[in-house]
Amino acid sequence: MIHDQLVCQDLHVVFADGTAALRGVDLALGDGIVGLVGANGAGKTTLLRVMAGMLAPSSGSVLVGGRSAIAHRVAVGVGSIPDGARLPQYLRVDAFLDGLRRAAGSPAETASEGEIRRALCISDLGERPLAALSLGQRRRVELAAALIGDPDLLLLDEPTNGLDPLAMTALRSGLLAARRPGRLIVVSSHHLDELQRIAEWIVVMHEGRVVASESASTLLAIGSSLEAVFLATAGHAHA
Ligand SMILES: Nc1ncnc2c1ncn2[C@@H]1O[C@H](COP(=O)(O)OP(=O)(O)OP(=O)(O)O)[C@@H](O)[C@H]1O
Repeated sequence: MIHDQLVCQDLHVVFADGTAALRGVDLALGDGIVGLVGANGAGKTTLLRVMAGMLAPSSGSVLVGGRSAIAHRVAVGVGSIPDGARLPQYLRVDAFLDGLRRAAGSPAETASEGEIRRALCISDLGERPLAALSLGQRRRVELAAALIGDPDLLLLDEPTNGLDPLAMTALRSGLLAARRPGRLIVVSSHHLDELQRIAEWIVVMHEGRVVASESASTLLAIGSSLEAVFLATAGHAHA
């Protein structure tokens, strides 16, 4: 991993009520799949929102491919779309994805989008209205949607929450199919076994700070599982 795709420098976020959600995050990530883990309230969602340019930090900076995150076109995927509330519920899946493609200036489905759609097992859903999708179906359609336009950065906030094992397997296949040189996929999750299967790099947060940022193989050489590493680094406060 070459550490220059996404760089966070001394990020602080203090909310209006005084909550310090990020307390000096320094992080440099390259391409590949990065797992973002940490206890409830550690700051994962806040960090993803800042990385996406959705939330301005109180201080510090985020550079994506050397440019400010605010200016960069980023795909904010899956869990970042709150309960699908902003999706046009009456649209059928194919019409929704076609519309996004047209908006991105590439009306035809690319070979890689087709491969990802097949990996996600959503090919049969094209005629269904978005409102009729189950949670697991919706998450997979949202991932396909987030990848339209071929973004170099994909940020996924707890995409596997609430998914059954079949939907989780399909989502995993989609993420693995989406991996390509030059693309960074950051996935926050409490499903540590699942992350262990796909992530080559792990970032552990604790109380608004990054307490570990290592290759999965390095971390797993220290602990027997990602859960053991998590408990040793981020979990001690709860022991
Ligand atoms: N809009 C807000 N106003 C005030 N405090 C906030 C706001 N959003 C988040 N926080 C606080 O910031 C801290 C970090 O929250 P965040 O949602 O980033 O954590 P998280 O690691 O994603 O947690 P979880 O695993 O539970 O989703 C928490 O203390 C949370 O209560």
